[in-house]
Amino acid sequence: MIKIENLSKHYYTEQGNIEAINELNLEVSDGEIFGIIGPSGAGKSTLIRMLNLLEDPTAGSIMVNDVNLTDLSSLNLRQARQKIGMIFQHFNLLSSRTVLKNVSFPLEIAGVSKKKRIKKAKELIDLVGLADRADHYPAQLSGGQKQRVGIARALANDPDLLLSDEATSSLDPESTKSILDLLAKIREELNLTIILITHEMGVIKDICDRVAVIEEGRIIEQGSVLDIFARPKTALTKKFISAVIDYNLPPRIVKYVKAKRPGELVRITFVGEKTHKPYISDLVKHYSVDANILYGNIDEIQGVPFGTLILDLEGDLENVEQSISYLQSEGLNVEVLNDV
Ligand SMILES: Nc1ncnc2c1ncn2[C@@H]1O[C@H](COP(=O)(O)OP(=O)(O)OP(=O)(O)O)[C@@H](O)[C@H]1O
Repeated sequence: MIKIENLSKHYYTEQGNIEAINELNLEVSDGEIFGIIGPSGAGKSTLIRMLNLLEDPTAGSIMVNDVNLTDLSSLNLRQARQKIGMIFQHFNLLSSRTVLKNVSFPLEIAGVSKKKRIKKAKELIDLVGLADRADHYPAQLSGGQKQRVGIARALANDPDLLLSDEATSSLDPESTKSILDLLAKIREELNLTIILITHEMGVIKDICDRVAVIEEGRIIEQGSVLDIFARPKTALTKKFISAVIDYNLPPRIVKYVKAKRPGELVRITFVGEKTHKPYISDLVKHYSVDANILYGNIDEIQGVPFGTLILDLEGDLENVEQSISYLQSEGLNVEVLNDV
């Protein structure tokens, strides 16, 4: 378990005091993949770098498995760090070393014998699917392959926690997907906890269990990925989600909506088993309301169906209002599109 309490980082510069992280609190459970998303300058890198004390906090504590990292002597901190792996946007591989030697490098530093470290490095190279590239140099690898090496290297000391600093930001979509699949696989196989920072909601959607949205050094919203997608509260979260799930109505629908009386057009967000219930036929049968589907999409988050529908509800205003209440009472997120 990782418990961050009242964590702050202030940079004192000639231009003034920059409050990069402000009294931030966060808990991450063992085996979780936890995403932290925020815009540029929100404090993501500062936060993740503090989690292994690459950056010293100005105040607050970081407990990893009941050990407060900020209290450790430098020797104990070095040992604690071995149990925290990290992968980077630009891979940070040693260009003069082969894949095998890059992966075995942390073991060399930890004083592991040559035989043992070669055995371990080979196992990890196998795990990340690069068995046929062990003798290649980084320059001979694609971006996705370099990140696989970065992941294997980060796992060399059998960490409990893996930190990922924008690990897929410089990869194409296909390599991004294969790296995210690999992270999900190693979480399962090694029961790792993964904390990742990203500015891409697609990454959060694809592999995270929970997410925190960070702005100006503070968490403005957090929860399970499904909840955050289904019920985003802040404008920033909605903006991130709209990059993945298109909430923006096509112009022809905006025009149509504007011409309608308010209250007759609704956006419904469905999650999970709710997608299987016949709500629309219920409206027609029990509320004498015609429901015309104008727009919609259905996706999947963590294997759970998730979707939005925009309905044009036609009928007496009273019936329309009752049908909206019915949908809400069924736990659906219903938004009346008065203002598009
Ligand atoms: N070493 C430093 N000295 C002074 N200010 C810094 C330093 N590092 C970061 N900052 C400032 O702290 C704030 C947070 O920066 P940080 O790099 O953590 O944000 P970020 O969310 O990771 O941004 P990006 O997505 O652009 O990398 C910014 O205002 C940044 O300018």
